[in-house]
Amino acid sequence: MQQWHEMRAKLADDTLLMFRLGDFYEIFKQDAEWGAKLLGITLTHRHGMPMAGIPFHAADGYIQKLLDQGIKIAICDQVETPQPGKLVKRELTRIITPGTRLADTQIDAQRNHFLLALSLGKKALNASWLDLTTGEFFLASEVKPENLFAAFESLDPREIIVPENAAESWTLPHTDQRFRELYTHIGDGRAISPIPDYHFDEAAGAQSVMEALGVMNLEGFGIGQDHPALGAAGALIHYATETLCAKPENLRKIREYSSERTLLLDPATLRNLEIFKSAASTRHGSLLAAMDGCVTAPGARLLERWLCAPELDLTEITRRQNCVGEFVTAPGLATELQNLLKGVRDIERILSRLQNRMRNPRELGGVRDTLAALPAIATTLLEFPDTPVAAIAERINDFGSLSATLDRGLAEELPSNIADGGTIRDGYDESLDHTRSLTRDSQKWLAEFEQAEQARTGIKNLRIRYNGAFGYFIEVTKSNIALVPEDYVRKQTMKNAERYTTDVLKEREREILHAAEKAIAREEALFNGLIEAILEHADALKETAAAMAEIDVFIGWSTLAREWDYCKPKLDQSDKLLIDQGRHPVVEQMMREQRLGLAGTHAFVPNDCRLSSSASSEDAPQIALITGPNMAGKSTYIRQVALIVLMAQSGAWVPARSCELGVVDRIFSRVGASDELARGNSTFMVEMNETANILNNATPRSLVILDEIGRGTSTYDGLSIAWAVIEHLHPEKTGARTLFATHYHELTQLAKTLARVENYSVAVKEWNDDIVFVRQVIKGAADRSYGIQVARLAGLPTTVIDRAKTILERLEADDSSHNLLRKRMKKEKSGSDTKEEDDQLALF
Ligand SMILES: Nc1ncnc2c1ncn2[C@@H]1O[C@H](COP(=O)(O)OP(=O)(O)OP(=O)(O)O)[C@@H](O)[C@H]1O
Repeated sequence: MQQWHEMRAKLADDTLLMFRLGDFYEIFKQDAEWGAKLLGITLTHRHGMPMAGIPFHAADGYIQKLLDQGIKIAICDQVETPQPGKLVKRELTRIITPGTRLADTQIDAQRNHFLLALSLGKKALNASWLDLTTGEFFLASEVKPENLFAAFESLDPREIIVPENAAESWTLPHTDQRFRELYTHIGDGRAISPIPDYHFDEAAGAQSVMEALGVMNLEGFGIGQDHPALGAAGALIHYATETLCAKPENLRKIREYSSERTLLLDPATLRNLEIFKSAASTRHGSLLAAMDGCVTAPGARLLERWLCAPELDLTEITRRQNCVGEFVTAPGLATELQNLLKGVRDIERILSRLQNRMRNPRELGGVRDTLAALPAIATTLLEFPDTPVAAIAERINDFGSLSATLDRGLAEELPSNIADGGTIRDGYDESLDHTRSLTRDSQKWLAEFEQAEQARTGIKNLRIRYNGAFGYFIEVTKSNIALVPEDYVRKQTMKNAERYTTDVLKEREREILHAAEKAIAREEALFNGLIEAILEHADALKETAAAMAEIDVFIGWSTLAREWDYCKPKLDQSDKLLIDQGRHPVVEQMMREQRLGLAGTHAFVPNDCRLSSSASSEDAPQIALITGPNMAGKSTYIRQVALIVLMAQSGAWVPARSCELGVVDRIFSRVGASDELARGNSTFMVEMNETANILNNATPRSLVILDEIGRGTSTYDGLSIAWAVIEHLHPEKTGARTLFATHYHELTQLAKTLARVENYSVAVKEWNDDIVFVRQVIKGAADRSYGIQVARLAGLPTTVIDRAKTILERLEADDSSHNLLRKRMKKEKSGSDTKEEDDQLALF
């Protein structure tokens, strides 16, 4: 227990110590009481001390369960082969936290696992984030914290490191309200780990970052030694070192993130547009799922990274589009390549584990299989000469000699643990072959010895057995004890048997154990040699893996483009957004899924969109105001435009016949319901918060989509707010390209006074007293809401529908200013107007 006490004393109270004892991880004392409850396992007592055990081979599942509950776990392992009768050496080998887990069973293959560190400077928010499973490492400092929080939302960090003193104060009222809200939001449901403030020191941080990267300065990465976020980066290195119980070995570069270099998606927009998760919080139904045709985990992760930070750089966007184009025009080769990629393993993550001392022979098998697949991939890529695909092919390196070494060295079937033996192939190393033959001879000798002793003693069920504590012994059942010869020396008494040894057996035991130990030690040395050989090529392997991930994404996108008839959008620096026959990428796919099961459901109806910030392009207003009945398709339409822009700037092709797009700097949205209610904000408050954010931050290069602004309050308040919002979004010369869907038909009057506003509506056909949705966006305002007809379609009782109709008629006859506007619209249709109504209108 002394070993346990020493280790426990080094750990924080919130960390649970799992202590390896033979085939179990044992948990003792206060950890046992706590752990047994969290894991639902039996708590036992030995000499009054609480303890609970987890079988070593099933530990992964339990660790996962603890991590899911936000618990940190310290693993204490046996670091030498147990010898009968000798205390095994044990060491703390790692602390697993939600942000520092590495084992493939504990991480999501398709997603990054970022650990984020935050600190608040005098003028800016400083941040750094690191994915230990891949070695990606970033830092950033921003005066406007909201820009960074927008990025964090997409990064979806698994754990956040903050300075101890800040952890509490950032949630208290004296902290800037906006920052407090953003911090509380990003922390919600995530593990927050406070560490002493001095670990955030900038100068010390610069030093530890340089050490971790193995460089003399950071200039090569374009980062000054005095970058204010180096304190946060240093805190990450410190935390990673503590939890890995060693320096992270897989960090090679650090990059500066700037919100100005990517299309920013604020947290509300990420949620509203269902980019990574659907409204029901599932992957199915999200844009990510609709665009994911990847066959490898690194491809899926790259896709997610590209979608959370769409590009502003036209050269990069064009490169990606052209790569997709190459595969669109060569579908046969694309399928061939895709099949080859299926044989490739997650090299990036395997390398991270190997570099951080998680060495499993099967991972080496993964590298071997991947290297074996590379020549065929490289040869197929030669079919794309002088194209951007060929440039990717150049990043796939040749590992011929490493591949041959691994083939020669590794056995066909590999164990998951080097100590189990059988990792190294026979014939690779003479000395190992020799030791192994000794072990094999010994097994034969033991079988013969057993037979000889059975014959000598006349005990037919005499057995030679082995266990870790007592080594080899002869086991005789109690009923045969009288036949035991004198030279047998008793070793242990069991309930039904006695265990003995003899001088001959003892001598042989020494030889066998020595040979087995020697064989394992030799295998381990050879295994480490193979790992070193792999790690010598770590950078080239990473580059190759990154190139293959790109190919995977591009092939997936090309399949999508062919199957769904997407077009290659034209991007430039203009202020246009012209979409011909656009469709919603997710709804379109969902409709086909449903159609397969539900005969008669219609296909998705495409629609155009024409916008420009200056309204200089023909027929392209800055603000399109969209009216139309409930259920007509307004929300779907405005979302599809935003999604098409996002897809286009990620470099993908888009669901449209054609698309011309002047690059967008930010997409803002205020649509649909929100999940903020649980956080104590009312629907209207959330709506206004999001609207305020848009009005304060939208630039003439932004795209703004607004759905039913003002709906959450009384009609007049809502209408007035919506009216003023449009006026604000319509400044003197240019403004953000805006789609504004509304039920306030009164707003359509704005097109008369604001030059860059145009009315559109989603058409419906009337059929007797029913309506038929045609889902077509046409020019001009809608004149009615058809709310009552839609309510009937939804199954409201006839008595309610009839009563509603009567009330509506009475309201329409009522002479309120609200209805004056309505009347005015009607009159305008018939060409007349009155002064009295104009006076009323001026109120708005
Ligand atoms: N272009 C389209 N083609 C086919 N179906 C569509 C199209 N647009 C929308 N739909 C379908 O119509 C339904 C209603 O669309 P949506 O929610 O966009 O209407 P809305 O006008 O915003 O309604 P409300 O005003 O009541 O919120 C959606 O479930 C969608 O599946």
